[in-house]
Amino acid sequence: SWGYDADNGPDKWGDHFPIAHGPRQSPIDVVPSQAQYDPSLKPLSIQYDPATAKGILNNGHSFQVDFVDSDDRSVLKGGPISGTYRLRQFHFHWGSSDEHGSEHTVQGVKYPAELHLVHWNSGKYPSFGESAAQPDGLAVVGVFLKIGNANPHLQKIIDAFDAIKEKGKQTSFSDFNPATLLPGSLDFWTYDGSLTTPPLLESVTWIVLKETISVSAEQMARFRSLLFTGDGEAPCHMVDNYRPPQPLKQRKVRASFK
Ligand SMILES: O=C(Nc1cc(S(=O)(=O)[N+](=O)[O-])cc([N+](=O)[O-])c1O)Nc1c(F)c(F)c(F)c(F)c1F
Ligand SMILES: [Zn+2]
Repeated sequence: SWGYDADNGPDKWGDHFPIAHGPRQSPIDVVPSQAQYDPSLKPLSIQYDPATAKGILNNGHSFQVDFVDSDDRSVLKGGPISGTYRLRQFHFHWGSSDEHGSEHTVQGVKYPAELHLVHWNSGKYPSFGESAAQPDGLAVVGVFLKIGNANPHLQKIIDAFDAIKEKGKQTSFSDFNPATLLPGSLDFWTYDGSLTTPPLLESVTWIVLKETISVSAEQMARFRSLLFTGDGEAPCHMVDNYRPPQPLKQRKVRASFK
């Protein structure tokens, strides 16, 4: 199945998922000078309840922290979206070195990692699966990680890695507020896009934050200690699990700030 190797990676995804060549694929290279400031964009409203954190899973492509999404305790509102979107999970994409690893780039600048907080339109659709098939079904907040001081909020996640080293392993993960992973400013760029992993569904309103959060080089090394592979397989380190930027085509990127 799909992955990030030469034989099953992003250049091959179109074989099984033809939407890979579609009109609104993600990620993209954000060119700040080409982004239009839109004064009608509302401030982002992000309210997460730490009690909704459920578990952490190595899914073979990344690791994800899953949330209880059967009620509106952890929601995203405002910005470019209408109504209420519920937090489903967050995960990261990262590189084999600190020089690359993010999915979105900013005028060609690559970051060592990128956090994705995945939300679905619970105001309009009955389930995540339903939402994921709709053009306004999902909203993903992207946050760039930059090498600097160790991030104490990331450390709680990193401390769980020993329990999820191999594909398919999961463990409970509770009392965690993902808002602690957000930068001080919620200024953002936004555009209509897609999932960046198969099924590459074109159902995502992307909200990419301009400000980065810090991660230390040692913390990044811990991300790279995870494995793509499962128990009993020849171990392969989980690195370079990012899709490169895709053509912008007929899209405009809007900015929430001047
Ligand atoms: O739940 C999903 N989470 C998810 C998204 C991305 S993403 O990079 O595509 N993204 O949007 O941030 C990356 C990873 N990851 O672990 O790397 C993920 O685990 N994906 C997903 C799915 F698997 C489906 F089968 C589906 F029908 C659907 F609608 C989905 F949205
Ligand atoms: Zn992602």
